[in-house]
Amino acid sequence: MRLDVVAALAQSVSMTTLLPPGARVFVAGHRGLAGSALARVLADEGHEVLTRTREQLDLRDAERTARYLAGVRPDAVVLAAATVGGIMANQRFPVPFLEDNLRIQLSVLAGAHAADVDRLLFLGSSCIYPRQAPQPIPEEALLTGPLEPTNEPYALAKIAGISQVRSYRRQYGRAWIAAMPTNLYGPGDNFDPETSHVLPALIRRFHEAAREGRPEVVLWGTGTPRREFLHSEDLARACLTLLRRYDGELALNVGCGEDLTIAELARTVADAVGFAGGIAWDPARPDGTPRKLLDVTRLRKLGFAPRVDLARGIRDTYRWWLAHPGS
Ligand SMILES: NC(=O)C1=CN([C@@H]2O[C@H](COP(=O)(O)OP(=O)(O)OC[C@H]3O[C@@H](n4cnc5c(N)ncnc54)[C@H](OP(=O)(O)O)[C@@H]3O)[C@@H](O)[C@H]2O)C=CC1
Ligand SMILES: C[C@H]1O[C@H](OP(=O)(O)OP(=O)(O)OC[C@H]2O[C@@H](n3cnc4c(=O)[nH]c(N)nc43)[C@H](O)[C@@H]2O)[C@@H](O)[C@@H](O)C1=O
Repeated sequence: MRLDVVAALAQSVSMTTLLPPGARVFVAGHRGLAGSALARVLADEGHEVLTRTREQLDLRDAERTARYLAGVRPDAVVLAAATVGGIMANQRFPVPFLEDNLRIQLSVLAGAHAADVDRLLFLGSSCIYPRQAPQPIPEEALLTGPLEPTNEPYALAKIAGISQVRSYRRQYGRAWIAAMPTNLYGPGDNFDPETSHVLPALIRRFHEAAREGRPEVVLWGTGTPRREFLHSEDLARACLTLLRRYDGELALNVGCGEDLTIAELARTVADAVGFAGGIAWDPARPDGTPRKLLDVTRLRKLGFAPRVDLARGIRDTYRWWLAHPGS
């Protein structure tokens, strides 16, 4: 048999083994930005998606979570539930960012193991790399230096989650994996001006300024930090690629491979929402990490390429927010 045919067959066998067609997948956090996109993509691919709202099941409750998982016995679990927020939310509420996330991870991972779930994807975050990591950041940079102080509690919780995934792999041979997404955005994001991430915050600030005819918008920090943004739909497709094709210890980076300054992002968002006024900066607000561009070589080798460019993604997110003004 030809070598390329053998390779293609080997790949399709491993895809089928890691996430069989029609596999039943519990998506924890299915109403969130990442979880809602993941639930859509998995359902479109013919998977049965199992969900619980926070009201039905508080994932910090280990006993109830274990009981739920033992009852439904999913083939796979995607953990996209977490206490999440932008730079100010992380600074103001370090306790839930640390404790909620530790508790959710403990409940879901221990519960999944007890229910004999052999495939699991845990979502880390690019902010858990050292503040001064080399750019673009390779996966090997994890735990090689001090963290960014604005999100250290959240980062430590996420690092614990990655270690937990690795530990279950080593001790029990579980095919569990972790991903390290860059800054995400898209329909379903949080647009609260104080707790959100920068992209939805800017959509809202510029939209309101344009509507009220204000000549200037004041943004946080200096505008010089660089960030990489990935649309939630691309994140979901990347996660599906990992679930089908990846089974290793390294938490793999998930990004688009390009970044820009916050000042450049601001101008792009202002144009998309029709704000033509000035932009000023408030250096009393934190800048956070100077740069966090992920090295996505490994993800690309698995066959993933993003589809949504930033300008289109911003327009799409803006349209969604206009249709959901309470978000
Ligand atoms: N947003 C980003 O820029 C990035 C996110 N990530 C990671 O991706 C994952 C998803 O983030 P994202 O989609 O942005 O977050 P969201 O805040 O949009 O969604 C989080 C989800 O988790 C659920 N949840 C939170 N706490 C509990 C709880 N105690 N019990 C049950 N459900 C709970 C929420 O439920 P409810 O809907 O009821 O509130 C919500 O559905 C997280 O692990 C995050 O760390 C990683 C990198 C960047
Ligand atoms: C995903 C990631 O998200 C967080 O890290 P971050 O990337 O620093 O987050 P951010 O999106 O909030 O800000 C990005 C940049 O943008 C600037 N900025 C300007 N004006 C606004 C503004 O109006 N709102 C916000 N939020 N930021 C603003 C802001 O000063 C900063 O320089 C972590 O908490 C971390 O835990 C994490 O996981």
